[in-house]
Amino acid sequence: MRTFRLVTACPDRVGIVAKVSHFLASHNGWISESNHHSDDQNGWFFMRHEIRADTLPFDIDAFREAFAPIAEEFAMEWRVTDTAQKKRVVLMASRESHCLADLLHRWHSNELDCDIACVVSNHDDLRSMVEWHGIPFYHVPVDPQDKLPAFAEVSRLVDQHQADVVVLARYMQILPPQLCQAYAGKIINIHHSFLPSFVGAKPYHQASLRGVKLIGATCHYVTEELDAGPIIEQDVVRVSHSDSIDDMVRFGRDVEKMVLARGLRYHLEDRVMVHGNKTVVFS
Ligand SMILES: Nc1nc2c(c(=O)[nH]1)N[C@@H](CN(C=O)c1ccc(C(=O)N[C@@H](CCC(=O)O)C(=O)O)cc1)CN2
Repeated sequence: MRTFRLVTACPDRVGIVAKVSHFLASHNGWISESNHHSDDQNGWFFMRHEIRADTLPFDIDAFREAFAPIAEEFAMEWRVTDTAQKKRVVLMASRESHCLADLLHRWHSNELDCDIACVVSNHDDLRSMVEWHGIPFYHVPVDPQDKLPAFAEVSRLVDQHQADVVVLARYMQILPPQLCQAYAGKIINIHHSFLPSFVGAKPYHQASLRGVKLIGATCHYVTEELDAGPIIEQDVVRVSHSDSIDDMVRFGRDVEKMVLARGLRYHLEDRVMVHGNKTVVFS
């Protein structure tokens, strides 16, 4: 069913729900899903509505024009999307294949409602798997002594393919500040630890040294500060003293795939609202 998704965030006050509901009802809008959250810590109110597009008398541009006065009245941060317009995704990977393979399979089996525009990698190892899916693969090696040319190429490819979202599927290079700023809120990463524990490289080695009884994965938006962006989704799996680092890596792969797929789905379905360095996720 084609729907418009209206996502809003604004300083909390009485009358927000009434005003938006009246706006939708006055245009015969059939609400198929509605979520609200009043955050008493920061005094903001978050809403997400899905409205059946076939019940509204206008297209998405006219919807935006009609809703704009309400958004201004309540000083809303807002967006409207149309499920008929699939989001364009650029995937990035290095040598680890499990997260990339998982996302490609979920897309191939129509579980993920998006268009995968291309895959970019700093290694050539995964080319055949990607091209088997009929998806363009770009090998963009990164020179540790001079990374900027590589990331200029990455930025060119992201723009050329008109990406709505970039997914780091175990892409093991730190993105430069320029890239993080240019695509703020549009780059998703899977970190292989239960953040904020074990930031950076080799988190399973860090976890083993610490003797943890849980390991996990975190899907988060990428910011200039490493593995510190707003968290979208997390999960954990139990480990014990008898598990080696290789065991942890094996257990971790399963939870990484699950968490990244869930996090990307939430983003694709406009279920994530970022406020400060936190998110509201209407899952
Ligand atoms: N600007 C950001 N870039 C990246 C983030 C982020 O949050 N902000 N997340 C990482 C993912 N990551 C862990 O999940 C990670 C990847 C790579 C490294 C790292 O130290 N890489 C070295 C190179 C290692 C190599 O060549 O094998 C480096 O970039 O110098 C740490 C954490 C993705 N990028």
